[in-house]
Formats: sequence, C-alpha cells, structure tokens
Amino acid sequence: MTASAPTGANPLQALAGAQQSPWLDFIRRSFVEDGSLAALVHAGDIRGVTSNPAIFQKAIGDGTEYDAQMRALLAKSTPTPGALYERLAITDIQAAAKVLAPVYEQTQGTDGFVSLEVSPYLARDEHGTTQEAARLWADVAAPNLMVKIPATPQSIPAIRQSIAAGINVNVTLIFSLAAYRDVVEAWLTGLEELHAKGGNLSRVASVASFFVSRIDARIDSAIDQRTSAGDAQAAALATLRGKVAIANAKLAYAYWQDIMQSPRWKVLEAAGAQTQRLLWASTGTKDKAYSDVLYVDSLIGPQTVNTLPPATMDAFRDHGTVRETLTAGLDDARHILAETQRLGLDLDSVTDALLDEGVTAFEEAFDTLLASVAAKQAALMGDSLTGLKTSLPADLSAAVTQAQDDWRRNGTIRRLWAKDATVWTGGTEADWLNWLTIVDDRAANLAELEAFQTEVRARGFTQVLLMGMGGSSLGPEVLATTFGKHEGFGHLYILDSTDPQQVAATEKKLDIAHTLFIVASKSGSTLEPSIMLSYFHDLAKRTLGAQAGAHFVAITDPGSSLEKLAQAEGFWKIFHGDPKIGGRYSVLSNFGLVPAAAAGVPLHPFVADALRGVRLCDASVPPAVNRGVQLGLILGTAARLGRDKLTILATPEIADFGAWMEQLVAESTGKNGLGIIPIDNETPGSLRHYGADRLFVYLRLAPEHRHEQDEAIATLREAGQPVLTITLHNRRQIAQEFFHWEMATAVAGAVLGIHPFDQQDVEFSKIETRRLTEAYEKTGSLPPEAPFASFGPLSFFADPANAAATQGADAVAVLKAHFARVQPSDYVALLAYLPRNRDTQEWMQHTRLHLRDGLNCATAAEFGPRFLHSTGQAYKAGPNTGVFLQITADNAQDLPIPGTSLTFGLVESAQARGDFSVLAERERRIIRVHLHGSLKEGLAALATALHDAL
Ligand SMILES: O=C(CO)[C@@H](O)[C@H](O)[C@H](O)[C@H](O)COP(=O)(O)O
Ligand SMILES: O=C[C@H](O)COP(=O)(O)O
Repeated sequence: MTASAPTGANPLQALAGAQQSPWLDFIRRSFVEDGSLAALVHAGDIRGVTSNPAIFQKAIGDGTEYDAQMRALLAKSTPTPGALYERLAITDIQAAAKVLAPVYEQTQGTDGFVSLEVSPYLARDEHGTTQEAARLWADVAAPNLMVKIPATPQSIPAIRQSIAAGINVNVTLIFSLAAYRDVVEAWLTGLEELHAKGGNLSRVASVASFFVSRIDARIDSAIDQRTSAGDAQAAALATLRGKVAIANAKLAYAYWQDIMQSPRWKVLEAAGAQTQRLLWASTGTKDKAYSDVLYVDSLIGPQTVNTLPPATMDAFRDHGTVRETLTAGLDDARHILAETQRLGLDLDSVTDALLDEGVTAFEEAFDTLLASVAAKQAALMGDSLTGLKTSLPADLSAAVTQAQDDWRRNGTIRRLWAKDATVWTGGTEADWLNWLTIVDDRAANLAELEAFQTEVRARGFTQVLLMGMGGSSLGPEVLATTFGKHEGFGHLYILDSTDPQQVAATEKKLDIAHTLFIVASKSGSTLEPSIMLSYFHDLAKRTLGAQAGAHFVAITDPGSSLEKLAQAEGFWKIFHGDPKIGGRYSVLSNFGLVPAAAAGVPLHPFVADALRGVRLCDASVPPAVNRGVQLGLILGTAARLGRDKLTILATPEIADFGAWMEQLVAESTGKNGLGIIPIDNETPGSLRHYGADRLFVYLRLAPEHRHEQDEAIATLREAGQPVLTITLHNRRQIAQEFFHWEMATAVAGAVLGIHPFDQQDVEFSKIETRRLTEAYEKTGSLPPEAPFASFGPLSFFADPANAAATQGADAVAVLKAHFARVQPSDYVALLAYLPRNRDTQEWMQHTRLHLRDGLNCATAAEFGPRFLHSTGQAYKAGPNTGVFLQITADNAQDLPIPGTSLTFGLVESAQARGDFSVLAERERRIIRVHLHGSLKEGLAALATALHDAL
C-alpha cells in the first residue's frame, strides 16, 4: 500500500469530484503507528476506515504486533480474553480516529469516520446489540467513530435505538433491497425520535453498507453450475455473469434518491440531519477474470462511500476511472434483475443465505481471533496459570475435537454463561449458576472477610473446628490440608463424621476455651452438622458458660433453621451462602472463604488466583482453549465412550483436592443411570490392571518434584491410556483448579444430557436415616436385623437377593461369591462406616489395591457418612456397575447427642443401614460385613478373608 504523491489528482483523490468518499477496509497496529494511514489521509487518498471481525482477526490473531500492549495490560489486571481483545481493538480504532479527525473537522462532521463492529455473537440479539453499541460508543469516545451493526431482522430495532441515542451507525451486512428499506426506515425513525427529544441531528452520521461482490460470487457460481449441467438457458444466463451485484446496488441507490425527495426526509433535513450514505462494501473482486476495479468503477455517484481493501485501493489509484456510473443504466439494471428472476436465479434466497453466511463468517473469524488472544494471554501469563497437557487415544481425541467444534459453532459457552438451562435439560439449571459470578462478587466484597480474619487473629484462637458435610466440608478440608497452619492463626480441623471415635478423637485435639467453632450447612437442616453442633456447643457451654456463643460462627443460606439457632444462641458471626449455588459448587463462596479467613489463608491472593481461573473459562474463550470447557468436553465425551472411571492422582501436598473433585463430579453427573465415577487416590499399578474404562487426571504440584509419580504417569500415557496432566506452579493455584473443575463438571453434565445441579438420590439416604432415627427415638431400638452368615468376628448382612447370590460356607466363600460378580468395566467400592484415621485409611488403601490387582477393576475406598454427601449419589443413581462392600463395626466407645436420646454410634448405624437399603433397592450388588469386637482384629480377619477370596 502506498500513498500518492501530493501533486496531481490520482483516481482516488478525484473521487471527491464525484462526491464519493474512498474509505479503507483495513486496519492494523503497525499500519497506524508507522504513519502509513496518516500518509494516505494526508494525501487525500482515503477519507475513512472500516474494520470488521475478519480484519481484526488477521491483525491481532497472528504475529507479535500487539504483544507489548497485552503485556502491559496483563501486568495491571487479569481481563477476560474478550475484554483484552476489545482493549487492543479500541486502541487501534482510537488511533485511527485521531488520524482521521482533521477530515472529520474539515467536513463539519460528515466524513473522516472509523468503524468498529459490535460483537458478531450479538448479531441476532436486539438488546445485546443496543447495549454494546452504547458501550463501545462511550468507550471509544471519539465523535468520528461509527459503530457497526449488522442488518439482521433482530438488529434493526437496535439500529433505530442507537441512532435515536445520537450514536453514529454503520449498518453492515446489507445484501437485499428489502433489508436496505428496513435499514432506511430504522434510520429515519431513529432520527425522528432524536429530533422529538430535541437532540442535535447534524452530528449523527450513518452509512448503509451494501455488500456487492459476494452476490456476484454466489450468482455466478449458480450460473456456472447450470451451464455445466447443460441448462437450456445457458446463453441467457451467461449474460448475467458479473452483472447482478452492480444492478442490485444501483437499485438501492435509486431507492436512496427517492427517499431524499420524500417529505419525511425533508423535515429531518430542515432540522439539520445528515443523510445516511450508501457505502459499497465487499468491493474486492473475487473472480480474477473481472477487472480488479469493477466494484469501484461501476459504483461511483454523489453522496456515497466505497470501502476498499488495500489491493483494490492500490489498483484503483493506478488504473481506476472516475465517472458517475451509479446513476447510469438504471433500466439495464432493472432488466438484469428481471432476467435474474425469469431465469430462476432466486436472488432473495441468495441474499438471505449471504446474510446468514456473513454473520457466521464474522462469528467464525471472531472465534479464531479470540482463540488466538486467549492462547497468547495464557502464554504471556506463563506460570501464573496452571498448565494442562492432554494425551488422548485417537478415538477419544477425534470425538473431543468434534465436541469442541459443536460447542464453538453453537455458541454453547456463551449460552452457559448466559444461564440458558437448555444447555442441559431445560429444567431448573438456571437457578444454580451463581458459582459463575461468585468469585467476582467475593473479590468486590473482600473487606468483610478480611476484617473477620483480622478479628480472628486478634482473638488468638489456637484451633478452628469446621463442622459440615460434603460441599460444606470438602472444600475447607482441601484448604486445611493444602495450606497447613498459618502463623498467628489456629490449626483448622474438619469434622465430617458421625463416628463416635472420630468425634472423640477430634475433641481431644481441641482446647475448647480457645477454639473457634464454625458450623457450615447451606440448608441448615443436615443431620450431621446439626448433631455435631449440639455436641460441641454443649461442651463449649460447659467450658465457657454464657460466652460460648462468641466462639461460634455459622455459614448458612439466608433464613435457614441454622441461622435462627445461631441468632438465638448469640453466635459471634453469621455468614450467608448464596442460595443459587449448590453445596458442591460453593468452595469459592463464603463456604470456602470463611474457613480460609479463619485459618489465616491470605485472601486477596487466593481470590486473585480464583479469578484467573474464571477469566480463562470466560464466555469469550472458545472451547479448544477454554480450560474448564476443554476438561468438561473430555470428561463427558470419555464417559460416553465408556471411559467413565475418572481416576484422580495427585502429588501428596495437594492430594486432598481429589476428595473435593469426587463430590463435585459424582454428585453432579451420577444420575439417570449415567455418570462419571471418580476413583480417587488409587496408587498407580501395573498396566494390566487397567481396562478401557479409565480416564486419568494427574494433578501435580511442580515444586514437589515427584519424579517417580511423573514416571508412573508417563508409563500410562505411553501405553495409550488417556491422561490429563495438570501442573500447579504453587499451592495457591488450587483456587484456579476449583473453578476449572466446576466449569468442567457443568460441561460434562451437558455432554451427558443430565441436570448437574440436583442430587435427588443423596436425599433418599437422608430420608432413610431420618426414618430409622425417628423410629429409635420412639421405640428405643432400631428395627431388628439378622446376618445371613456369621463366621467368627465377621457377620454378613444383605437383602434377600444379594444374600442369595453370595451364600458360602465361610467368609472366604461369601466374599468370593460376591466379587465373582465383578464384570469388566465394573468398579468395586469399599464403604466403611469406621473412624477415619491413619490406621483405617491405610487398611482401606491396602485393601482396595489388593482388590484392584486381583479383579483388574477400578476401586474406591470411601468412609461413611462422608461419602453419602459425595460419591453416594453416583453409586445409587449412576451406572449400575458398582460392586459394594459395606463395612461396619462395633463401637468401642459411644457418645450421647445432647438434647436427644440418640448417640453418635446409633446415628452412624442408622446411616449405614439407610444407605444399604437404598443401594439394595436400586438393585446394586452389595453386602455388608460387620466386625465384632476389636476393630483391629476385625479388620485383620477381613483382610485375610479377602486375600484368600481373590
Ligand atoms: O465495514 C465494512 C462494511 O461497513 C467492511 O469492513 C465489510 O465488512 C467488508 O467490506 C466486507 O466484509 C468484505 O467483504 P468480502 O471482500 O469478504 O466479501
Ligand atoms: O454437599 C452438601 C451436603 O449434603 C451438606 O449439605 P448442607 O450444606 O445443606 O448441610
């Protein structure tokens, strides 16, 4: 591209004499910065600039021209990739507007414009377009800006409203005369509205961008097809080649001339209004057989604009002809269009299709652009973001690529962020989506939590005990185990059990007089936290008397029974959850942040990390580079292909994250016989133990340098197992992963076609437990039950069907019969209602690995009642591929629950029995083994029997 010598009028400059403005259909940073645009403007070659998503895609998407500004912006904040793009584009548009300002001033605000298009994703959204036009107008803040709005039927009212708001509008993607008439109507009405409000009409400029060459490309191709198919009208058709677009444009111009004579316009003109000029767009010649200036030479006329791509501009300067052509040959133009119709070339369908294609092409260009911006942003943010490496077998990889493309084409991420329930089942999903915005909400209101943290520190608590279940405890547990103790704050302990020995062991760790108690329950009515609270509140009252309430904090949804109790008992603080966030999605709300504050976790950096996770999962980030969506599409697609055992491995310091993930994934997806079964913390073993039902996720905290684990994962990868490796560069990045996995789970739910935010089957066990405990309170005993077999310290219980299937002469035979039912792609889960301590955890881990290696199946090692609020949902309502061994034991010690006739031991038994009966009712393969006497000996006897059985 070159500017002409200042002397002598070249054809571009001569257009002024024909009252046509040449604009340039191009922009990019270097072109504005190095003075090239200014040279063209000063020479009088160019009097305006247009941009569109495809132009910005070429400018920003490739190369490094924008890196410096990106770096500078990222140093200050973490924008969404969409916002980052917009900043870059606006900088260019503002710079171009400055270069064109002298033209704007010399022409009293009638020329010298630069155009910026609203997001093409809003092309069918009247309200969104109106809002965005106003926002861009305000952000660019240049009088010679034109906001581009496409002429879709949905955007026509937005054009009227924007004009009425005094915004300069370039109406784009006009192909048909009918659409043009609608545009003119919207423009006139907009001006009339502005006039009625007393606005200044003289400064509201508008152009109607009528697309030209695309029409010929389409019509010519239809002609060629018919001709090569031997059409009888071939000769007549041939006369229309390369003619229809110009004829169409000439009739549009004639319509504009008529409007200029209309009394309606005369009123506006008298009030100072500027005309809306026709702008010829799409003027680069597509068919090389035609003149490269065809769509310039042929469309010259008063009060018009032609926006030229650089090559067309250079060609016209070189050999263009300036002559008023637009008004000539109008009858010919009418004849051409009549012939087009007579010969069955359906121009209306062509222009309709071109509008749809035009919208889609700009959307696709925008997808590509945003993907490049997001990838570049991620690269520039480097280690401040967690990393993801995927290694997928060919079939899964192809299916995931297909899913990504479907999601991109359908704009599903934008629909998800817009809370469109049809992304899932069209049910109540929209009521459960505030996790999408809670991090921004908390970041904006961090002062309250920071003040709480300061007060906690000042009060010198030596321990913090959090009591809650599932979503109310697993997130805080990750924080406690990942971040450890902070100087000046008490140690954070979590209690999520009804096992009396575990309750007693927790009590032993506490200095009640210096403990801060946090009870967390969204509903406020969950059995476990409510009895734990009774127990510790009673203890605190006995130690602290009337001051006890001052040691208690409640986190609960507004209006819950827990809130009322906390008020009545004078709790120190009550923090609210958001009722539009389910428990398992609540870790980045007060349910995670209040315990984090109490434990001394620095809040600001934690929330800043979470925000990084949110930003890179934003609606503006296309699926292939959107971390959460990418993960979710892999999870969901893998499950659909039978790889539904999500095997979670992690380096030790962040290993607890798996327990949180388990709940999120299992409780969200395990329903309607579908779902993903999380397999947490199953130590890697020999390749032969793994079937084709696995998807491995390896979370590695890079500074831990766990080479042996890295190698075990590499072996899996090399063997063709699908492996997702997520690298955290520091512990705090757990916050990013919380959000990534929330998004991933929601997306996987959409792929599976389920409602990921309900948990109806968790409720069943709660109901069953309640039934049993109420019966106990009435009768003083639980309903009688008898084992179907007893051998020494081991008694076996089951419903009739399971008992019949597992008969045997000894414990070994019973277990053998039970596990003989395991089929390929099944999983085995140990469901232990035991105290969860190092000894029992080691026993469970050892036993599950023994089962895995003996049966070559995935295994889960779960403790009740905590898994009831987690994987329990998927065990009951997910695929019927689980084989369960429930383990209960005599309690060496029991604890009464104040204010009731119940004990913790009794509640635990009722929970085990309630869980069992729901699983059996769902025809799951389950037996229960009860260990009599010493727990240690019972477990040893069971281990031996299992050993012999496999
Ligand atoms: O600003 C405008 C129209 O107002 C232009 O940038 C317009 O989008 C372009 O002329 C067209 O997209 C280019 O069309 P084509 O050469 O791709 O057919
Ligand atoms: O995951 C949630 C658990 O079922 C506990 O629910 P909650 O917070 O209402 O007590």
